[in-house]
Amino acid sequence: MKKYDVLVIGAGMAGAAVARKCAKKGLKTAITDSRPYGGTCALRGCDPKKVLIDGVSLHEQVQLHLGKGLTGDVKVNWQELMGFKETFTAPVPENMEKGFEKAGIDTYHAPAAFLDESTLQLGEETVSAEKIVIVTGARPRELDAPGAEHTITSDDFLNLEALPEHITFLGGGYISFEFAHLAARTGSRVTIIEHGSRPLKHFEQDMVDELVRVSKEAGIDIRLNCQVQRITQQGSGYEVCLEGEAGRGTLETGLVVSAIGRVPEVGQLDLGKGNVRHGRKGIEVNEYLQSTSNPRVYAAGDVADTEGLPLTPVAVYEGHFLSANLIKSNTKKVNYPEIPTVVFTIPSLASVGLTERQAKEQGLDYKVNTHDARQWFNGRRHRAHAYAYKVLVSKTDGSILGAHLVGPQAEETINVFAVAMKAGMKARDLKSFLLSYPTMASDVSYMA
Ligand SMILES: Cc1cc2nc3c(=O)[nH]c(=O)nc-3n(C[C@H](O)[C@H](O)[C@H](O)COP(=O)(O)OP(=O)(O)OC[C@H]3O[C@@H](n4cnc5c(N)ncnc54)[C@H](O)[C@@H]3O)c2cc1C
Ligand SMILES: NC(=O)c1ccc[n+]([C@@H]2O[C@H](COP(=O)([O-])OP(=O)(O)OC[C@H]3O[C@@H](n4cnc5c(N)ncnc54)[C@H](O)[C@@H]3O)[C@@H](O)[C@H]2O)c1
Repeated sequence: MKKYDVLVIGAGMAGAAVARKCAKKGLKTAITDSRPYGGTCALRGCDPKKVLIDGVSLHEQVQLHLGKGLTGDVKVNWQELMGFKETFTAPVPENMEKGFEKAGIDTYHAPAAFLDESTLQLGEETVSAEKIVIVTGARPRELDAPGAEHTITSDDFLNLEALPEHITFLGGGYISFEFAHLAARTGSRVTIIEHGSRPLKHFEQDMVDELVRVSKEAGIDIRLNCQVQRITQQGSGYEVCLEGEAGRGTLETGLVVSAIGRVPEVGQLDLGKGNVRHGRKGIEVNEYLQSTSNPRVYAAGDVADTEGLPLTPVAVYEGHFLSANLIKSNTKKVNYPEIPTVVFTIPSLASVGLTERQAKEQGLDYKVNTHDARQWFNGRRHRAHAYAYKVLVSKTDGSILGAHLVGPQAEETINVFAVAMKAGMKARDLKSFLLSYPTMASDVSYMA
């Protein structure tokens, strides 16, 4: 039986960060994954999604500038766009594996399952390790309704060879909004079904209202307070039975994509045998990202029950803390700066820090700077259908409590706020930056 100092389970963003760091420190390290190396972000999430969104976004920009200096007929070719996307995803597994081998990391391609607190089955092989790192990510939550087997997941959507005439997305969260914008701009009719009263409920709702308005203008039908009763196959498509505020109804659709959230991926691990405690939100860890029940085990990223949002930069960030604690036995308590997050719609919705609701709940004394900026120079030159912001500033000490944007390149501008907040700057400091002009970021000084 092979023995390692560290066995990393999951070759995604968090796993790669941990394995490389441990090997660099001279620890005998192995990594395993049940799927091709690369994880969700590089193969089935952020990266392929962004390549597709960038393509249709450019198309949208051209459409908005027709008669304003641009002319001609530009179309989105889904097959070609998917081919371009593949040029990013296809090389990832091999490149990653080569990188691990170069770093002296042993590589396995098998699901890991605990046999006892320090021994694991990796397919045909049994290995033991001093420290075991669980970074197995998350998987789509399963729909609990008859006909759920007819739905596809975000993984499947990102591999579609063609888009049908009508697509239904279940869930009014990140994935549905991003994919709905992609599909609507590619020519499909789109419906989003959300069972709650608000979509994207963790975002600043005034900004979400703006996004909902432009989504509807793009032809996206958004149904709130709406429950899926049943899905049945009808020829080459599906019939979705719904119950909503207007009573019962049916929807004929070519495809149903279920994006109703993601749950920690612990299914194959046999955590009981490893004495690894876990709950609904994932593996229970202490402030050092160490299992609360088996001290050999550490966890990070989407599978770990931490304060960090299930996002790529957070998985990598936690991976660095985890490695430090594993190498120097629990010296770095994980703490999080404000975490920026973006919904990559067209235009994007971006947020960092507290929403107004959270500021109120915390009893903070704050002022709100908010404006519809479509008529600003940057809004006009982008021919923006939405460009708005809401910034919360503490009345007590002038600090920036939260910043929320919707509009062109909001995904870039939000990083200026994130850096300023991490650096502890006051709102007035943003006004004293010298920022290159004319850029979207230069508007920050008017927002603070
Ligand atoms: C469609 C989509 C779009 C997204 N877009 C963004 C975005 O734009 N920005 C952003 O910040 N985040 C985005 N995310 C979230 C982001 O992808 C995740 O937060 C991130 O990938 C988590 O990294 P991780 O290392 O924890 O897990 P993962 O990257 O999921 O890696 C886990 C790995 O563990 C493997 N594994 C699971 N179980 C086992 C087992 N028993 N044995 C062996 N291997 C196992 C899996 O195969 C996988 O490769 C998106 C997610 C999705 C689904
Ligand atoms: N741009 C990004 O950073 C990005 C993009 C995609 C995914 N992600 C990550 O992946 C996670 C999962 O994304 P997601 O979009 O699947 O989840 P989500 O948590 O963003 O949204 C899920 C939505 O589905 C609704 N819902 C739940 N059950 C339902 C049901 N039965 N019928 C109808 N609606 C239902 C919820 O109320 C919620 O609004 C995100 O939380 C995020 O962490 C991030």
